[in-house]
Amino acid sequence: MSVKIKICGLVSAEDAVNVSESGADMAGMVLFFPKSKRNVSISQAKEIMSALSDNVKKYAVTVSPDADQVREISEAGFDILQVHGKLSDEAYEASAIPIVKAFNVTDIDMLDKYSKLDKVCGYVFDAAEYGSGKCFDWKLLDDIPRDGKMFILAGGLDSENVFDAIRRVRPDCVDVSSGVEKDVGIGKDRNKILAFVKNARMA
Ligand SMILES: O=C(O)c1ccccc1NCC(=O)[C@H](O)[C@H](O)COP(=O)(O)O
Repeated sequence: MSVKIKICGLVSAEDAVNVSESGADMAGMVLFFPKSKRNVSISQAKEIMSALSDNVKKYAVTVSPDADQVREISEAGFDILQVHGKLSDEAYEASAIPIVKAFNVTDIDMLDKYSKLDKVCGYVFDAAEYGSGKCFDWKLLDDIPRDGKMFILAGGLDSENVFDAIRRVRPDCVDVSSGVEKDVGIGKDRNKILAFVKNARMA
């Protein structure tokens, strides 16, 4: 089966149209994390989602969300909750949608804990700093068991390295933000998205 493609950090309806037209499979929006230049409000996220094709899965990207935030996300029309940092028991219980747990290098050894949770449908393996555009050592993923949950590779991917990344790591999905951006937080570049999707599909 061909690798899925996720474009993360959308900030506008224009980004959504470019992602939909590229044939990418998933799109992510950063929520409840004002430190990020890509952070959007729930109402902005709803506008962005309404400009996405129905067949693009919509991810709410969060850092240690609380239960109220998770409820708001579940009710806003997202398909998947992506959690970096801590996933509290309350947040887990509050989620009405499947969860993808993100790991930022130093916490990869916690994977075992999440593999047992029914609502956790996959993992994102990302660099140490959220959305930094930096790669990490893919050797760290060599011993991660494939347990049937979605295995998503992120962190510093772009059109130049995505082909090698897929051949080397064999993920179910590749995830990119900085590598297809005009500049941090100001939106995605249509041509960079198209080049990324083309090179990922060739792998
Ligand atoms: O992008 C952010 O600012 C961000 C903020 C809070 C949590 C996660 C965030 N980004 C995660 C991602 O967008 C992805 O995992 C991503 O595709 C990897 O980012 P990049 O290295 O920039 O491609």
